[in-house]
Amino acid sequence: MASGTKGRTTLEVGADGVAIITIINPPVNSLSFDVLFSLKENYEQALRRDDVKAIVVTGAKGKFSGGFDITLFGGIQGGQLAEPKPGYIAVEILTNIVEGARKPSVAAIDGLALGGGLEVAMACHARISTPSAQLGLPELQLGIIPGFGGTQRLPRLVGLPKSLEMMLMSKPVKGEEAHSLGLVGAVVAPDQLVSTARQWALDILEHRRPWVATLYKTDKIEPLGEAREIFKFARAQARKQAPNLTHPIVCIDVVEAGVVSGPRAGLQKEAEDFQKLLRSETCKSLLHIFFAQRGTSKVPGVTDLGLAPRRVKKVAILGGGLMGSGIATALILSNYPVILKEVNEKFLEAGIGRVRANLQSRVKKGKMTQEKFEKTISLLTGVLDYESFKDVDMVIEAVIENVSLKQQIFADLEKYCPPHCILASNTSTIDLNLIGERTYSKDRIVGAHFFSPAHVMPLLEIVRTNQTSPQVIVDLLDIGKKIKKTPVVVGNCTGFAVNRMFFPYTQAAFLLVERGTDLYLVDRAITKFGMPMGPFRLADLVGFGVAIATGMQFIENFPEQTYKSMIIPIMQEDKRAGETTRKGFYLYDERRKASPDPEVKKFIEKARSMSGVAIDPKFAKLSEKDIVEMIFFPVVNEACRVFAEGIAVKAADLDIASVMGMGFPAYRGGIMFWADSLGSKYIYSRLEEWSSLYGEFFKPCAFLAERAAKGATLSAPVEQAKSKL
Ligand SMILES: C[C@H](O)CC(=O)SCCNC(=O)CCNC(=O)[C@H](O)C(C)(C)COP(=O)(O)OP(=O)(O)OC[C@H]1O[C@@H](n2cnc3c(N)ncnc32)[C@H](O)[C@@H]1OP(=O)(O)O
Repeated sequence: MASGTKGRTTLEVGADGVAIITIINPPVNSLSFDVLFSLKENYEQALRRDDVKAIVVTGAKGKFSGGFDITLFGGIQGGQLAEPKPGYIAVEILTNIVEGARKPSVAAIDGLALGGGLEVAMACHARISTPSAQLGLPELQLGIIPGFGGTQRLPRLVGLPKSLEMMLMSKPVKGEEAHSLGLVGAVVAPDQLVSTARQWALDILEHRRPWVATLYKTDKIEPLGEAREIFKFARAQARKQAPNLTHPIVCIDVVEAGVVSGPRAGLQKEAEDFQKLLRSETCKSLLHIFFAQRGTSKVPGVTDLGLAPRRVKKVAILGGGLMGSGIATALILSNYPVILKEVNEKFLEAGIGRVRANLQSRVKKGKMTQEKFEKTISLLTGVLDYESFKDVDMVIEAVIENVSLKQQIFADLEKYCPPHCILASNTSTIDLNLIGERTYSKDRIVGAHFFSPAHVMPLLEIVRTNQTSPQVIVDLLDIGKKIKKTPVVVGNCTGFAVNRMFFPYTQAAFLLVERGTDLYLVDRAITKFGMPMGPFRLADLVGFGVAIATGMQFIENFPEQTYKSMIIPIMQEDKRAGETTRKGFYLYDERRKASPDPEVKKFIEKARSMSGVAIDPKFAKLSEKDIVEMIFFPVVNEACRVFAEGIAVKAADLDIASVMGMGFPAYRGGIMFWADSLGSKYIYSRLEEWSSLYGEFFKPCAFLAERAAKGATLSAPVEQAKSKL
């Protein structure tokens, strides 16, 4: 059995009689079993030693602890790693030894105190933090609940509503807020942290400060009747926000058990439920997403070359439309000076207005001060020519999807920008080789595909051609991280990774309704599956103009994979363009609330007759499961093509692209992970059956056929699978 060997704690006793126990396990001082056992041993030693009067627990290098070592969960789930009996750490170590000690201990928190890290700190008799420290219990983002007593101690320190919010939203608080909540006793500068904690521990010993065993605190817990109302409300909210997830409800149940039956009973239930949740599919999927997200910035042949990102001091953006203004907002929010170029005064004014509005909305929501607003907007300069492009380090073109216009722009950019300048396009579908056809410096051309609204959506698709230099990719990865996006590096083709997966999603929906499935039923089934909205509601949101323009690109480039439906063009003829015209597949009131429109039926009938298909009674009676599979298996099929073509380097990158670019539910692990949970054979056989009944659109690709024949997973690396085959 693997031991989870990693990390340790150290013990150092000062002349003042305070023992400092330091957690050491880079990079985030996570709590491996070795760290936890070493913590126990050092505690026991400190309690035994006569020269130790009190204890301070802290973390090395400015980080208290990022929580239990997540890399060990896989081993526990797979049975390769032995784990202590339930409650051993929460009860025997943290409650009986740390909290129950005859010597007081204080946690000195800088940097991170997350998950198990905060749980260790809460077992101490007091906590001191720095202002920038982050304290939280984010376990629910991994599909589990806190397992080291956090469900019992956090409510007793900050009250039920706040503790439930912090756990259910996986939302940490910073030092000052932690102080006002009562989670920490004082906030001090980092250089005073340990000395203050030492003194605090001695003060507790000498009764100058209270000696608090948090588990038995009751003053912050609401009376039972009120508590029950809080739990009821929290359950209703959790069910509304994530109807497919059970672990938020389990978390509330466990907190309630402690309030109703006492904290020891609460600890017992926490331990049992933690074990169960750790083995759930939701936890496995969310863990996969955690690591996949961190893996996207590791690109073989690019990030392993030892290249350091160059400093980008100034960025120019071409086009101040929805995308350009969103990108400009994202950049100035991260302190990049930006030049926004438009073709005339009117458009320029409108573009700058959009950026201002994006920032103003933050001010309105209390997320930005007026002072910060002024400072941020001052980083934006509007221009009408290329004069000021001579010293920019990166240009992002964000004009309309018109090939010849983009070709002209890139040829111009080469003339006006310095030779080191990165030439990026925000195209969502057009092949970059086409865009750069009239340029010489093709190594500088790269795709920077943002998703709308660009200052909000978390994904950045970085598109490389065969000629894009690794340096340019490293630079863009760095910028992506600085503007808080998750970058995914993909190869060049029409639609790249995200839009190639989106295309069959919409197409399958058209096929279904033309054959008789109710369109609102399709949207309902897909939202129940966990997508933020169904394909028809999405088409309304994106707008029919964009849908037709991108659709044309696909039809031209992948004719054999296309289901040719006329629904959208027919509806557009009727002056429907989606949500902007308040009429699309839905009707929209002035508050943008969507309601079904019975008139849409007639457009579907017309499209049906143009496609030459008849209503099939089977389609009118499809179960929700069938709808989900008929919509998503073509997406899986396309993801397989994208993977097999090398457009995505790793299947996990497609998982992230689907979660962050399409809204695929993270708790299903992303498109490829989800597909593997169903099995390549099953998906292949269903697609094969539908393709014989309903046409080429469903035809499984060679990659899928091959993997299904061998019973291989879809996510296995292409080379590895090849060698297996
Ligand atoms: C029983 C208990 O209740 C159960 C638990 O404690 S479960 C764990 C609860 N803790 C968490 O959920 C925190 C998870 N981590 C994070 O949110 C973020 O990593 C962070 C805020 C700590 C740091 O973020 P950031 O500075 O952006 O760095 P990030 O790239 O995410 O992480 C740095 C490295 O630390 C690793 N890491 C982060 N947290 C870790 C953890 N808890 N265990 C093991 N490794 C961890 C990351 O995988 C990454 O490794 P890599 O360099 O090999 O890719």
